[in-house]
Amino acid sequence: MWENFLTLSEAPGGPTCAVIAVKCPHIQVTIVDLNEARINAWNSPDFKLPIYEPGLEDVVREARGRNLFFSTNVDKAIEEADLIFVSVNTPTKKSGVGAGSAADLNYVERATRRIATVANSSKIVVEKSTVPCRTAESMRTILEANSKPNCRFDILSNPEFLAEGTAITDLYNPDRVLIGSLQTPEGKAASDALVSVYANWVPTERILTVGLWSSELSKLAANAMLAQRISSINALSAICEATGANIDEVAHAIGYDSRVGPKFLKASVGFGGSCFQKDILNLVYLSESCHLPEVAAYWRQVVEMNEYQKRRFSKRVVDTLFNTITDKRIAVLGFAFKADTGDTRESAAITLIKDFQSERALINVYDPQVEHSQIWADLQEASPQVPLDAIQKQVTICSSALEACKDAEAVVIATEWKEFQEIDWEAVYQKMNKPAFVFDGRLLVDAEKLRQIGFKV
Ligand SMILES: NC(=O)c1ccc[n+]([C@@H]2O[C@H](COP(=O)([O-])OP(=O)(O)OC[C@H]3O[C@@H](n4cnc5c(N)ncnc54)[C@H](O)[C@@H]3O)[C@@H](O)[C@H]2O)c1
Ligand SMILES: O=c1ccn([C@@H]2O[C@H](COP(=O)(O)OP(=O)(O)O[C@H]3O[C@H](CO)[C@@H](O)[C@H](O)[C@H]3O)[C@@H](O)[C@H]2O)c(=O)[nH]1
Repeated sequence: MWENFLTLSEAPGGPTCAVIAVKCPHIQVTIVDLNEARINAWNSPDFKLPIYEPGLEDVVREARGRNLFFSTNVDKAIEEADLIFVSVNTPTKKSGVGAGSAADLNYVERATRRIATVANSSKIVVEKSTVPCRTAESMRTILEANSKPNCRFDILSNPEFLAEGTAITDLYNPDRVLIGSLQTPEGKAASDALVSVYANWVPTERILTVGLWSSELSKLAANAMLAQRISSINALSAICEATGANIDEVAHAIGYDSRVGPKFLKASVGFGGSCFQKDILNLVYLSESCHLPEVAAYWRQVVEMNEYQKRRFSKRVVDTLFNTITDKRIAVLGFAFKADTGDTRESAAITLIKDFQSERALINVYDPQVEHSQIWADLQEASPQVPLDAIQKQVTICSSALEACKDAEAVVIATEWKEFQEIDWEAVYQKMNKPAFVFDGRLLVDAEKLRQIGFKV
């Protein structure tokens, strides 16, 4: 059995492989990244880790220095490893063929070439990154064309299904682990070997083994189906607002059907995060490449509905505040794309604040986890033509929800942080201009209770 694992990069490689280290003390796990600052953070004596994830610190505290190591020495780790997880980023391409929808596989290819160049012994290479269908074939071609004699590579697909904010509980107790391999004796043997690692803590009936292409496509499909539920419920929320029906009641009624189920039916200001939009667009591009324009249009609509929902929300704020928010102060509570993470990628808050900026409003923003520098970087990226000092004249970052609400005309809840449920709303009401409005983009607070205080919700 192997002794050495290596994971190239961070999320999801970091949390996943840290959990493997905890659950498999007989395996040495090394997490490498080209980014020195991130590796230094993983190694920091006070456990100031590069990502905020509940429970992650305990996992790292248990295994770091025992059988879990973090390093920037990629080549040494490749040489020593028996199995390598490639967990590098696969963002949407910004230019060239497929710009705006295809996945940028440059990082995967570079990592693969490095493995081929450096490896002096046979290895199992595992695609952990989310990739288009048949990427494993390209990886094999690159590895075989560049490897040394006597080195053989078996390639597996093992997509990650953890969600940010619940990564550690998801990893400890996954709905399923999916492993794809070539259906050859060698491919199946490599798959069995990875199964035996997860079997240290995952019940074997939850470890699914399938063909490589099914595994790759299942990851894109799972995210597309999850995001589709959110866009469906958000589309229904527009009908609710037009008719007086209540979207929470509708979702509750639909979700009671055991064929539908209650999860992932929370209407919101729109889904964010680094995965949903990217992976659906990836599926759209794949459909177009397969000459399936109707299929591509179907999935694209999930993303378009999400954009519509964000625009609809901003417009509702402006319309309700008597058709103008110029020089009015808006408190935006939450900047992360969801609760329990400091991640802001594709966060709905960025779009809302940009919309409010273009209406010349003054914006106070508060988030309990997101670094101030990250907020400025995101707002600058969203409005590259506006100088940062002009953005900073319109936007103020506050250190508490109460401070953000002072002298505001409206509160916008953009992230479902639990602490926003527990705010002293009486005190908020006293500090705000009247009439005081609340726009709950996450259906988080008790609207009736707020109305009794005097808010217009
Ligand atoms: N973030 C999640 O919760 C999550 C969940 C499931 C799947 N995924 C998938 O995992 C992949 C990575 O996730 P992410 O976007 O969160 O990543 P990320 O951008 O946070 O991290 C990627 C890291 O890879 C490093 N890297 C790039 N090339 C490298 C190389 N050749 N050698 C070593 N390190 C290298 C970068 O320095 C960076 O730190 C993506 O395909 C994503 O779709 C992510
Ligand atoms: O009913 C819901 C559920 C979620 N959201 C929003 O949807 C986004 C994504 O949430 P979630 O899926 O919980 O977080 P991610 O970390 O993006 O996880 C998704 O993307 C990962 C990366 O591919 C996958 O591994 C996970 O299985 C998949 O859930 C967030 O903005 C949520 O606020 C809603 O608006 N309504």
